[in-house]
Amino acid sequence: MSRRERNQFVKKNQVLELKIEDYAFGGKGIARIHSEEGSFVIFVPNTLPGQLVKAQISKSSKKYAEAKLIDVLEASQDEIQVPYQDIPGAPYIQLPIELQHKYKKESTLSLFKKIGKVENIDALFDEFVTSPNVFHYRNKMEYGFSAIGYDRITKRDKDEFTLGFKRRGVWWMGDDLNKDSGLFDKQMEDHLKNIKQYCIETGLDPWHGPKREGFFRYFVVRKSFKTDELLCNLVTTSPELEKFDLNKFADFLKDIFGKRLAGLLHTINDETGDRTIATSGSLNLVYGKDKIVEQLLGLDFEISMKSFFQTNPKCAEKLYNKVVEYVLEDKTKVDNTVVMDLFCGTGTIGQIVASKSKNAQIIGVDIVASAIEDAEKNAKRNNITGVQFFAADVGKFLTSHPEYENKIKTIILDPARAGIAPKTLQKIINLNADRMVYVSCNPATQARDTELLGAAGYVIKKMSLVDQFPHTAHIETVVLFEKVS
Ligand SMILES: C[S@@+](CC[C@H](N)C(=O)[O-])C[C@H]1O[C@@H](n2cnc3c(N)ncnc32)[C@H](O)[C@@H]1O
Repeated sequence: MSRRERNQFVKKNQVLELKIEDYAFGGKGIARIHSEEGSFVIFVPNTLPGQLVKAQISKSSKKYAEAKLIDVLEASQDEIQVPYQDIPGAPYIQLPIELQHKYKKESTLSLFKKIGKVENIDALFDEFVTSPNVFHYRNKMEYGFSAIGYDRITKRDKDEFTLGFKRRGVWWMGDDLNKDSGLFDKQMEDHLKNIKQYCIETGLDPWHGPKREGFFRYFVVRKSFKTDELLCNLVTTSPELEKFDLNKFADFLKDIFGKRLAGLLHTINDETGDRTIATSGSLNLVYGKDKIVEQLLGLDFEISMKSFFQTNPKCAEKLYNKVVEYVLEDKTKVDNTVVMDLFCGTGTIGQIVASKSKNAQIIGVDIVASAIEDAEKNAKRNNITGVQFFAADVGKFLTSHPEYENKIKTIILDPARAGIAPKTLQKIINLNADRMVYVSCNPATQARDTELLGAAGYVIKKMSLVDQFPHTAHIETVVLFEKVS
């Protein structure tokens, strides 16, 4: 780093005690070092206003620094006791939900002002949609096995068979989940320690990250809120598979969960990379069925282990209601027209719009072929006509279908976290639609796109926030853009 870029306050790797004063978008606590020349900002992810923390500087520039949380030395006065095990996936579970909503709203709107250059965003704000279930809202969890655990007394790693989550920021260290985390299914999580014990007694090893070896890798569970069933997937490597009796493991799970166990799948995953996806590899059905059915807004959706599905289905209903409310606000721009549902996943939004409009033709596009197959099956299952799905990259699809330019009045967009590639966004703008309903799970990329859309004449008419993931920093936005010039 050049001298000019340095600051006089902190150095990289320095460990210091910081009082968290504020909250920035994405779950970063803000600490400040005050001096006569003003205050210097240090962002500390996963911390709360009011906490005193020990943190290590990970990045330091002239204007601000970032630090990694080492320990919380003093709790914030806002924190409350909850009967759940603390996990990295729920860093704000001790903060009352109303305060979580306040921080999420303020930090997201400020992002639209700073990055999206929308000064009057407060006036355009429509609704903060809350999750119907504040706890136990998730329908999927991926638990990892690890041969390295964490000793809470010495605060160091130790050789140990663990089943739970990775420790925050340490890819090779596991931490047991010994009871309900408050996010997923209580019965499953209260029994995870028994599932771990069963696996220990087989004498087979859990995955050792640094050595890249071991038998047990992941235990993935999907839940249906409609049927209350659980679909499990045990992921292992192959070399010692003959020593593990999969049917006996299925019997063990049946004894615990009874009729709730819809099925057990087994995945062989011999990839040795650090970042393997829990469900990659070859999948076989051991017991029961390989799919569960979930219901959203009265429509049934069949979900397999690998397909994308909204993680908080009860809240997804409220999200979809908001999207459909914005789409149908002006029915003249939907009925008897072609509506595009870009980045459509399993086609849920398009199907709901089709079922609530007159003679609208819905075109859904998603890059994942299996999601499109599910979309087609689900449309059939729900007797929905007027929908057409394409497995393609949105940018390529629009290049090969110029006939839609100037023919579309409403576009629905729901891209993945990375947002929309600028070239693809330009092709979407070229369609020259009257309006776009843009759903985003990453308002930072959406705020960036807002500036580009603004340059093309699209202004925000209204925006809502949906708290799909309580106790995390995530927030979903639904924004209605209209073309003014
Ligand atoms: C947030 S999900 C959409 C969810 C969907 N609207 C639903 O409610 O089920 C984002 C989707 O974008 C898709 N995707 C990512 N990049 C893409 C691309 N370049 N072209 C088309 N689809 C893409 C992903 O496969 C994923 O299904």
